[in-house]
Amino acid sequence: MTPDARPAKGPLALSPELRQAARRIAQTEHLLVAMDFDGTISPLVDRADEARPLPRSAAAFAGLAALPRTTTALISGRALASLRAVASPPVDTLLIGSHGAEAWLGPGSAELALDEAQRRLLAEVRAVLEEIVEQAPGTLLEDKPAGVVLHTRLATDDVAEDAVAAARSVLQDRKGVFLKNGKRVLETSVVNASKGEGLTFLRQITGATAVLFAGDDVTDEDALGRLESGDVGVKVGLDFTQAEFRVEAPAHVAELLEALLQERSLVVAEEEPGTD
Ligand SMILES: O=P(O)(O)OC[C@H]1O[C@H](O[C@H]2O[C@H](CO)[C@@H](O)[C@H](O)[C@H]2O)[C@H](O)[C@@H](O)[C@@H]1O
Repeated sequence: MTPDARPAKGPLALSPELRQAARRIAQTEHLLVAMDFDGTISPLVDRADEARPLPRSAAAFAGLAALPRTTTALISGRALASLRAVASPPVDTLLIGSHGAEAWLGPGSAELALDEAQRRLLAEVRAVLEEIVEQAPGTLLEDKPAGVVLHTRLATDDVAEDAVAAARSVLQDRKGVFLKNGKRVLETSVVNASKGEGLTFLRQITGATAVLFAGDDVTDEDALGRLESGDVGVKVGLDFTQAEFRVEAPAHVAELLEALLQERSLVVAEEEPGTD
């Protein structure tokens, strides 16, 4: 078990302020519950394909997805295929993948298509990273439709730092290549996108009247920065954030989703007598 996967220490209770915010947002006309995946719904683990949602989070998220006037979404850095494989999202959950470069909004959604120049550039980026990984024990690559991730979680700190520095020095000024820092990863992409754009897009297409977003990583700040008055933003972990609320670990996210499910169920049951 990695340190990030350990159960949170101390009581799991949400702060009274966050509980109150969940109660308030549950009253909104159309609620969008948008969640980051790794480090938020799922604890961080050493191997990306072994990440899974906490069962309590998955159950509460599925409960929310089944409610009227409530849309669930995942906004992830993962490729859509990888996100589906590890998250097994409820069937109607909207998906933003590759940090906003990919979107699944239902059957028939357009797939991300790169042009010839982007495909060539992506191959070049991969070749650069392959060479680095060969020299850096414990590092590995993850492919996405528009990018490649350099993972360093299984490398020593020195090796990880050198590998990321080497990749940055070659790629950071390369036109058309976009880099993002993540937790023990350097993300590369040939498409410029962000979770902020993803969140704004989801708000528009769902007509949501309020949004709850939670995320743990620096890339989630793009989404947190797009929240508006009446929305609820939650940072998972102790790093710097612009979010109004903070919880310590994914186990607290489960508790938040359960609280929201309870409140929202009461609201929709009152207004729509047929709903449990
Ligand atoms: O936006 P997210 O859903 O949080 O995805 C961000 C990246 O998550 C994955 O990497 C992170 O989680 C791995 C599994 O827990 C961990 O091993 C790695 O160190 C983390 O950075 C995923 O592999 C990336 O593609 C995502 O962009």
